[in-house]
Parts: sequence; structure tokens; C-alpha cells
Amino acid sequence: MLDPPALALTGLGKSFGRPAVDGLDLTVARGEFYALLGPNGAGKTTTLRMVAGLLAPDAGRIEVLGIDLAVDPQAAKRRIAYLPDEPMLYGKLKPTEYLEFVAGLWGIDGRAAEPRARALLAWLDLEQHAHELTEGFSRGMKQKLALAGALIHEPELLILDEPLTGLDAGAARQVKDLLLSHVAAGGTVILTTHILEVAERLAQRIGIIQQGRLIAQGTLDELRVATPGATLEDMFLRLTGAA
Ligand SMILES: Nc1ncnc2c1ncn2[C@@H]1O[C@H](COP(=O)(O)OP(=O)(O)OP(=O)(O)O)[C@@H](O)[C@H]1O
Repeated sequence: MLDPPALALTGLGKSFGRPAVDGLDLTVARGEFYALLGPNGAGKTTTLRMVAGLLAPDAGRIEVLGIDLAVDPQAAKRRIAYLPDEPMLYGKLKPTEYLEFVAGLWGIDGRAAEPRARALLAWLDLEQHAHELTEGFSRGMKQKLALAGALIHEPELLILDEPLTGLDAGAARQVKDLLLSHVAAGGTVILTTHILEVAERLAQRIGIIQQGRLIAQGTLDELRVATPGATLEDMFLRLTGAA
């Protein structure tokens, strides 16, 4: 049997009075780097929150690596990392304590989590702050620590909502390298971004959603077929009717 995809959404729907996600069908293969683009209010965050198991869909089906989220949410969530656009940290914890705490929530004991935590802090250049309270951290440092926390249980599918917003060039490079290395090792990354250059440079496939539906999808070259020579920004604005 073929490997199940990393993520399969079928007819996914969620309404808050009016539809936010409206019959969304989306499949992301294992080992793919997929960028989900869309104008403000298109339904990107709502979609990711449903995949992360934080919001119940009104309709449709979510399968994570072949596991139906509605049938076995625990098993599905173990395979996922979810980084929200505004992650929460505990200001009175130091990074090492925070990572140990998150690892504990996953049932990983401190000794097993320690080398992983150390490697993540080193990768994200937070080592020298490992023993400082996070309440004094800058926004970018907090964001990097939240990412480390999301990765502590070694998930296969990383789902990240605007992970590069607010990061300086150095921090953005560290995060991009970490995501690319995850994909190089066979993992899957799905992110939303308003930085079209990020999608252009990193993603193997790009999906554009508008009003809760997928309106275009493909590699950059596939998206370009209709408009040769166009930039992703040109295509995005044309497809979403903003130009
Ligand atoms: N908890 C909520 N209660 C009511 N309406 C909501 C809620 N969450 C989202 N919505 C609405 O659902 C729609 C989709 O919002 P969502 O945050 O998913 O969009 P988005 O594509 O992530 O937008 P952005 O790019 O601005 O972050 C919007 O109209 C929003 O107002």
C-alpha cells in the first residue's frame, strides 16, 4: 500500500455565522514543503487550528499520516507540531525549564528530552539565554523558543502559522534552515505566510485559499503556466482579485 499523505483534508468546513473554511480539499504528501497563502481572513488560521485539534470542524474529514483526527485525536496530535501565530510562553520559566515542561506533557522524561532540548536551543542560537527567564526575551527570541517547544517531541508534520513574521534576518535564516532540514530528513512542513518570497524560495508546492476554498495550487512553475514571466505576487494578486 502507498504511504498515506502527511495531511489529507476532505470537504473541511467551519462557520462562525458565515463560512470561514468552506469545503476545503487539500492533500500534502510526506516530505513536502507546502506553503498556504491567502488574503487576510481567507481561513488559513482556522484551517490550521482544526488540523491541530484545537477547533472542531463543522464538516469534513482530517487525516494526519493516515490517522483520522476525529477517530484517534491523541495519535494524530503526537505526529504534529503546531506553532500558532502568537504563541504563549510562561514568563517565569527559563528555556530549559520550558522545554522540559513541554516534553513532560508529551510523556517524555527529562533525561530523554535534555539532549533534544540542547540541540534545539543550539540550532536556534538560544544557548546563551538557556538559563534566563523568558519574560525578558524579545519577540523573536520568544518565537524561536516556542518553535523549539513545538518540536521537542520530534513530530513528523510541522504546521506553522506565520513562523517568520517579526523575526530579524538572522533569526529568520535559522528558522528557515531548521524547516528545510526537517524536510531533507523526510519530514513535512506546512506553513502560512504573507511573505511571498518565503513561499517562492522554500515551498515545493503552494496553495492559495480565498473565502475558505482552495482557488489555485501547484509548484511555482505550474502556477506560472497561465501567466508566463509573472511573479508569485502578480499571480497571487490576480488570482485573489486584488489586482
Ligand atoms: N473565533 C472566531 N470567531 C468568529 N470568527 C472567527 C473566529 N476565528 C476566525 N473567524 C473568522 O473566520 C474568517 C477566517 O479567519 P482566519 O483567521 O482563519 O483567516 P486567515 O486566513 O488566517 O487570515 P489572516 O491572514 O488575516 O491571519 C475571518 O472572517 C474571521 O473573522
